[in-house]
Amino acid sequence: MSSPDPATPALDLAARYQRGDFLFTTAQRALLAQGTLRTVTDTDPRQLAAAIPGVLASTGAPLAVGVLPFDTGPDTKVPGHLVVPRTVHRSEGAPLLTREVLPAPVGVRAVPSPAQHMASVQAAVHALGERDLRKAVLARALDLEFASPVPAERVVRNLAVGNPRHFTYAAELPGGRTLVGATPELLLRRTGRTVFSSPHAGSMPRSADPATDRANGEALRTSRKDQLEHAVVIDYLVEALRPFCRTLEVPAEPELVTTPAIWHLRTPITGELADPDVTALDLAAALHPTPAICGTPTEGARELVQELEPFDRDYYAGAVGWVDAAGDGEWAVAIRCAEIASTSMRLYAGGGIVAASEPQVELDETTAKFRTLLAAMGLEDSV
Ligand SMILES: C=C(O[C@@H]1C=C(C(=O)O)C=C[C@H]1O)C(=O)O
Repeated sequence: MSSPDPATPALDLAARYQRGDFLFTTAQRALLAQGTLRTVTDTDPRQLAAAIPGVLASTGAPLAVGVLPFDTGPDTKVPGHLVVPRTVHRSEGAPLLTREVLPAPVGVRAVPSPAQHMASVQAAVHALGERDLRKAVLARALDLEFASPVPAERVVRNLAVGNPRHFTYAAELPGGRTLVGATPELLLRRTGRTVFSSPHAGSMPRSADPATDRANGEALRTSRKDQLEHAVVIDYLVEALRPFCRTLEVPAEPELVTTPAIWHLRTPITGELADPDVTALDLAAALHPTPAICGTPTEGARELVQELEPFDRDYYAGAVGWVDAAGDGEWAVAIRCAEIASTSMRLYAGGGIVAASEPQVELDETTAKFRTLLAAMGLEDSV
């Protein structure tokens, strides 16, 4: 059933990924899950988490994989979607793949238009003051249309090649769609009693020019606006983790980190679980949605996001990962991603809005965040 396969380099498992499988990989460590013994869905992530140990015990399967949607509020219609796979391959190793060429789109459409996104940022800044919110995360989408079905396998492999330090993922969604992405952000990892979270919040675009690139990083490190955007995420996570943890280690200052497309502020948080029966999925259900992808306070921010964004996020800005029979697991924040449906593909990118946010800067930040997917498509410079 489970084949621990330490000799297989992680990106070999990415090479074996076929649409319909679940993949969760960095260059060092990969999980490829194939086939379906059982599908478990629930719009309440806490109930979903509570159901999984029993399902794993009754099937004898080692783990479950899947996605939580962005909206896990009481009125949501989008379910958390977990699969107990037939076969699980895990591996450790080094990158082996090379980039592959993908077909060019026949149509590209921004939803909303860039001008409308900037107007929404302005409206969000106004609403924060009116409604006493500290932060709301606004996203926009890019719809790509192709002449033939999108080769999800090749998109995923290119994401894995281009983002070896991050989590490249692919998961089936209800309705035959596929979520693919490469995220730097780990909502949490549970290993025995140890819980680890690495929230990212505060962003600046990378630049091909080394001097501009360094200047962008320095500007991020010293930006009061980004420190605030980051602090609300850390405050939220500490408060959300504290009831579960005997100890919590939280560095006083965020660190500056990069993806190939973006500079970020990140704070690694480590805790020791008080109750070892709390699983990785229980914790994901309790922590999601953090202010990194929703805002704060959560309810008010979610309402504002739903008012201002002209689409449902579905699984964008949800969580993607796995939980095993011992309760260990990893759940990453499902950003830098796209939903593939046959010949079309919807890319998403968002950014935190606080009182000091400027529409053009926020638009540019989302443009830079699209680069993770666009680079994997070979479209970095043409869209
Ligand atoms: C919402 C996204 O990213 C999130 C928002 C960030 C920000 O506002 O600075 C940073 C990292 C992510 O938590 C996205 O990539 O779509």
